Parts: sequence; C-alpha cells; structure tokens
Amino acid sequence: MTSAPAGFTDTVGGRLIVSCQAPEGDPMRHTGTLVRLALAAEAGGAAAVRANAPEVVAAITAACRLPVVGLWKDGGTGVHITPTVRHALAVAEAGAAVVAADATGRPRPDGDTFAGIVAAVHAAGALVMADVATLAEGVRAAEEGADLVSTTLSGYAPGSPVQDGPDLDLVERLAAAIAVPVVAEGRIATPAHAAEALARGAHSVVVGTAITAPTALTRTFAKGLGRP
Ligand SMILES: CC(=O)N[C@H](C=O)[C@@H](O)[C@H](O)[C@H](O)COP(=O)(O)O
Repeated sequence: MTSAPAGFTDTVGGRLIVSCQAPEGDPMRHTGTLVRLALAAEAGGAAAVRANAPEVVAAITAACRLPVVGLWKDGGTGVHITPTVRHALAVAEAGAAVVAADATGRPRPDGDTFAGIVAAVHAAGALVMADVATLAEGVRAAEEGADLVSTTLSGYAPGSPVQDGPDLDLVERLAAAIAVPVVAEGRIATPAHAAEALARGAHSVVVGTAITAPTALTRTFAKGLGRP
C-alpha cells in the first residue's frame, strides 16, 4: 500500500528515502530480498523507498507501507533510467507514487521526451522525479513539469564533476534556482552528508549504497585491507 502521490512531497520533507536496488549479477538482485530491504528501511525510519523495475515496485508496494519512487533501468549507456513513456507507465502501473526518470536532455530511445514522460505519468496519477546531472538540466526539468528534481546523475553523465563524495554544491545551486523540491542523491555515505544536504537546501535525501549494498560495502573493506 502506498500513500497518495499528492502527499508524497510532504511525507518525505526533511526525511530519508532509501534506495533498494542491486546491480545486474549481484546476489542481492532478487525480488524477495529487495522487499526485505524495503521493510528494513521502513522499520528503520525511512519515509519512502526507491526501487528499480516494475515487478520489484509491485512487490514492494504490496508488502510495505512506504510510498515507492519507481524507475526502470534499461540499457547500459546513455539514457537508461526510465528511458521512454512505455517504461514510465509500467512503473506507475506497478504502484509507484513517483516515477523517477533521466532528465539530462540526452537523446532518448523511441524519440520520447522528458516532457512527454511527465504528461503521461501525471495522467496516470503519479508524480515525476527528474534525475539530473547539472543545474541547467534541473531548471529545464522543473520548467517541463517535474514534481521533484534529484541530483542522481551528477558524476555519471556529461557536464558533471566526477567525485568521491556527493555533489552538495549542485544541491545548493538547484535549491536556490528552482521552486520544486530538490532531492540530494548520489554517494551520500554518512549521516553527516545527509544532514549537510538538508542544510544546503535539499528537501529530502536518497541513500542507496551506504545502506543497501553489502557487496559494494564489503569490497571497500576488503580493499582497505589490501585484498581487493
Ligand atoms: C547513477 C545511478 O544509476 N543511480 C541509481 C539510481 O537509481 C542507483 O544505482 C543509486 O544507487 C541511487 O541513485 C542512490 O545512490 P547511492 O547508491 O550512491 O547512494
């Protein structure tokens, strides 16, 4: 069960969204396991979860009271987070309160546009989170009707700095430039990072790897011991 999409923005204000995802080939990429991660996030005080693929969104929605930010990663390069209207509608129909989609302005498959995704998702009764890498992309996404703008793709798409930590400068610049809520996402590794993101203007904070990725976390410890 999810909260009504209209209440989502208020629900996540000043709070944590936990990303419950696993890369292809990872042992955690198992729907029942991802549902358990979502339930753990709920028990731990998250306000919402973020999840990939319609079947996972549907399973989490059925098992967990938290609203779901759904996406559908398809393809490995270029626009691959919810690339088309078809992907976006499948995620909305699976029960997502919010559909997250790439809003970098790079060419999309099928000639779809971000504005087209916004219109289709709104018609389906869900909200849209624009995943951006730069200030200009966030400004444009807000103009095109995004309900929230997230820094998800900073460090992963052209025009953004590659860095170890979160892009909190982008959070701050977006929060100053647009009226829609800004979500801090990407490489937020500590509670201090999360608190700083809110202090710099984020409406909400998404944390994935630092909470839900034991394979990646084990790798960092193994590397620390000189045993990568
Ligand atoms: C770049 C990209 O594809 N990001 C994805 C977006 O859904 C996820 O793989 C990330 O885990 C999520 O953004 C949270 O970030 P972090 O795991 O760094 O806390």
